Amino acid sequence: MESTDPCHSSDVDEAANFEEEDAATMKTGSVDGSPARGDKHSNKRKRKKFGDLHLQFEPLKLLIRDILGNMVDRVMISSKVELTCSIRDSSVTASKKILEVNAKHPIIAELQSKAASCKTDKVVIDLVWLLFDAAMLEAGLSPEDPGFGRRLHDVVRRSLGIGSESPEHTLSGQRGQICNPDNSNKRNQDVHKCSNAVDENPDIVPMVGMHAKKSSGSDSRAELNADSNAIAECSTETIESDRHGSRTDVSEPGSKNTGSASNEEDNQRLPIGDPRSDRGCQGYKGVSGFNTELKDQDPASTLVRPAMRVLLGEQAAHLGRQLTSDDVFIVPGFLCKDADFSMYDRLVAEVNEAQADGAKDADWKAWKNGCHLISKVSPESSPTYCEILKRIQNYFGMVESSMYARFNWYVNGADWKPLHHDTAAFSKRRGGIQNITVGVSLGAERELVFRHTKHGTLTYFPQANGTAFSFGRDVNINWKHGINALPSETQANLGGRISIIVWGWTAAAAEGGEEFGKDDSSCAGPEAFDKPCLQFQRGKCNYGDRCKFNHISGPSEQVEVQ
Ligand SMILES: O=C(O)CCC(=O)C(=O)O
Ligand SMILES: [Fe+2]
Repeated sequence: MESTDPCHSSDVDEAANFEEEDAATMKTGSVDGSPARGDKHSNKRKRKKFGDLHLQFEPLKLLIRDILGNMVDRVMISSKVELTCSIRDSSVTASKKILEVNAKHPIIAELQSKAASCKTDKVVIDLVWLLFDAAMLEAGLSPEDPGFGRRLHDVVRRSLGIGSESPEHTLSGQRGQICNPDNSNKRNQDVHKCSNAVDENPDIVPMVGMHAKKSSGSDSRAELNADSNAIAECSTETIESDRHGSRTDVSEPGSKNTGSASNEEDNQRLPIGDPRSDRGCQGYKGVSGFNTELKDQDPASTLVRPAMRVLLGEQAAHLGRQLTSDDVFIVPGFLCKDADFSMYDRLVAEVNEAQADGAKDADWKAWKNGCHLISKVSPESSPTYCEILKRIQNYFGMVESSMYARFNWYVNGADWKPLHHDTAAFSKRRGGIQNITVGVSLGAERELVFRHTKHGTLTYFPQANGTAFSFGRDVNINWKHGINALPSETQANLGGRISIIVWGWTAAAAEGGEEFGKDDSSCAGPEAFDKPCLQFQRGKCNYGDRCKFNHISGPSEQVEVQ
């Protein structure tokens, strides 16, 4: 198994390390004619010396690996590091962490002697973590260990001769605690021989490599081989047997939580002493961990409003809840069942009729460069249009006088709507009177697409016949939206779609209270669109009052917005 485990390939690294060092010195040679440092004999001596060092530090290397788990990809014994240990430069950019340990440093030498005698020593575990975190800091990275502060305090307390702050069992017993009374094996004896060893508690199920696994048999090897974190609690002898033994053949058949080297997830173990496995060792029974690495442990990572929150609404007279400005709210079947196209047909017929009757502004106009058509037909010209607006007003609790509607027609699958912000995003005047965009779809199903303005994430919401959607002010500012274009083979199969879009004001989307953790710097605010109108500055803006840019004089740059 050794050859398949990337953690076990450190020998190659040390050889490579030696060779690197060697090659560099060989090239240099000596100006005074003395033999180059890289000659055959000195190479041999170096190799021998390095081999000895390697053997001597093998137990420490194994211990470090077992304590840090998958926080590091490799541990290397090195003579090149200045401090105790460091994260290899190239390994940071390659996103593989190689920890180089300075074999010549007195702290490492002391740690090495402790590693050989006892591995359950909390001091040793804390020191390994602290040295690793110090190396991370040196490399310009943040400490990975969530217990960093606590460990530092404990070390300071110890050095000042002040007792530990927290009960010993919750500090050092989180991982690999060997306390199963059924296991009257050597491991328990070893643990109790150690100073600072964890207390034995028969009620606590040992957390073995994130598995709360209670061994039923007397075969300690089976449990040992199931996870090497448990092995780190044991003698060097047992570690060796794990290193060279097969790990796959000892998992309990059918058990999800037993370790297996063939299971890739098994490598995602929590390291020894990791406070995230507290629960099992606090005495909770039946607590088992998941084989996933938790990196975002900081509550601040979710104590913010999201870029978008998605909610599903129900058919009712009113939406019956408050919405936030980052919500996209979808109501399937808002107007009709998705297989019932009678409303679509009615609407098309009524608008055609209004056009035939010469109703004002009822004719179709191309939107932008003809992506699709719009009609400025007055809702009064079409009873179905009026009915739809009334339903929207009631359901979303919109203030009637604030409502402004658009009638879009996607004649077939070739039509689409380019990504854009609705005007309220960049018009202070509109933004002040519109806090929601609502849309309803009739006809062929198309997708409402959102693309985040900063990170470009695309999110699609299929709009089946009869569906309604709404989104809040921040969604409009932080995302562009549209109806995505389709590949030609899909276009051919699609018929027409009508969407009626309404902008306006609703108390259901009124802000207040819970705007916690809003990171305004991460997204563009309305001020990002607070640009002067170049047309206005040149003397004439056809949009007049409806212009999305500011009518102020003075030269400035105008951003391209849709
Ligand atoms: O057709 C749709 O559903 C979206 C239309 C839209 O975004 C708009 O008219 O501003
Ligand atoms: Fe829009």
